[in-house]
Amino acid sequence: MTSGRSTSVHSAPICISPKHFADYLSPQQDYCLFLDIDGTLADFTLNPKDSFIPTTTLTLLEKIQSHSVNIAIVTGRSLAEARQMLSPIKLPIAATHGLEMAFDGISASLTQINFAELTAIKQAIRQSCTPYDDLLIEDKPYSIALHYRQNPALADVAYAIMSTTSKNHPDWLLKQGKYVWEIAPKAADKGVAILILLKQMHTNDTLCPIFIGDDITDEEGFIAVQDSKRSVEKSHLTKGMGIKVGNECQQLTCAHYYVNDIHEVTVLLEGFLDFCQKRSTLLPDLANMNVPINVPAVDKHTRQLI
Ligand SMILES: O=P(O)(O)OC[C@H]1O[C@H](O[C@H]2O[C@H](CO)[C@@H](O)[C@H](O)[C@H]2O)[C@H](O)[C@@H](O)[C@@H]1O
Repeated sequence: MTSGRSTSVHSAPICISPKHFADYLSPQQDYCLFLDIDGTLADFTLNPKDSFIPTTTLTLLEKIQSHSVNIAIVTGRSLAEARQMLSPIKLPIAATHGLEMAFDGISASLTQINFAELTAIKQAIRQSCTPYDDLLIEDKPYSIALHYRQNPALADVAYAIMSTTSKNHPDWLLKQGKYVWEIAPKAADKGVAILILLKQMHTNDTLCPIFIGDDITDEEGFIAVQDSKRSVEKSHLTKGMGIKVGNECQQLTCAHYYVNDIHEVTVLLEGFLDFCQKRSTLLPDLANMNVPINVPAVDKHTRQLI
């Protein structure tokens, strides 16, 4: 794990049939969604500047929001890029892996950034990349990423450049992503960002967080939502659901669930909207029934739904 935090890897996650996502949910339970962007809401492109979130997906998120479901974005993108990709809809965002936070009209940073050091890191990387036209530098306000998707044969070169540079800067961390290495301040942690956002949206102690993401940096988020013992200023959370996109390395994720690809994320979100719509019509009846709150129970050993 890139954060250095110890993360217990569970046995294989359970495959969610996205069309039947409602089967994993309970009408008596309040949910909130945390969503990653690249590889989750937006398909991959060679150049990060060409990526976009389909309008249909943005519309879907708006419809889910209209059912009073809190949605927040937790992304490695910079805040400016995340906002641009989400436009015209406005959502709370934890950008640059949680370093840049924006919610309720407030913008905040998880940590003090040493910009002089960041400039030195950027200069060193630019210099080392001069011989390699196929390496793409993504210059972000709080970090720097080096992409090798255009030429995967340069994976080792990219790693060598980034690891050598990061070793000279102990307060900065080397983060691995899909065809990318990034150097960011150590405080960058999607799990911490999710817990902060959750605290902002918390209306009661039983809100069940669902986090969907596809990359190594999303593991911190899966741990944050799934660990009911983690607390934000003594407010204990209902155990949530971590959903990994992609099943290429099932054994290497902490997420309890997975869907196969971005298309299945859309189907799952459609299923979630359907669940919200049905629940809206059911709620008056449920309120009178005093039904116990239910979250999907999973056998610790077999990882099957109980
Ligand atoms: O946390 P995320 O929202 O998943 O962002 C992670 C990184 O996503 C972007 O890079 C990835 O997508 C690019 C565009 O499809 C692709 O070219 C690259 O190979 C992927 O790693 C973004 O450029 C990074 O800044 C994010 O950290």
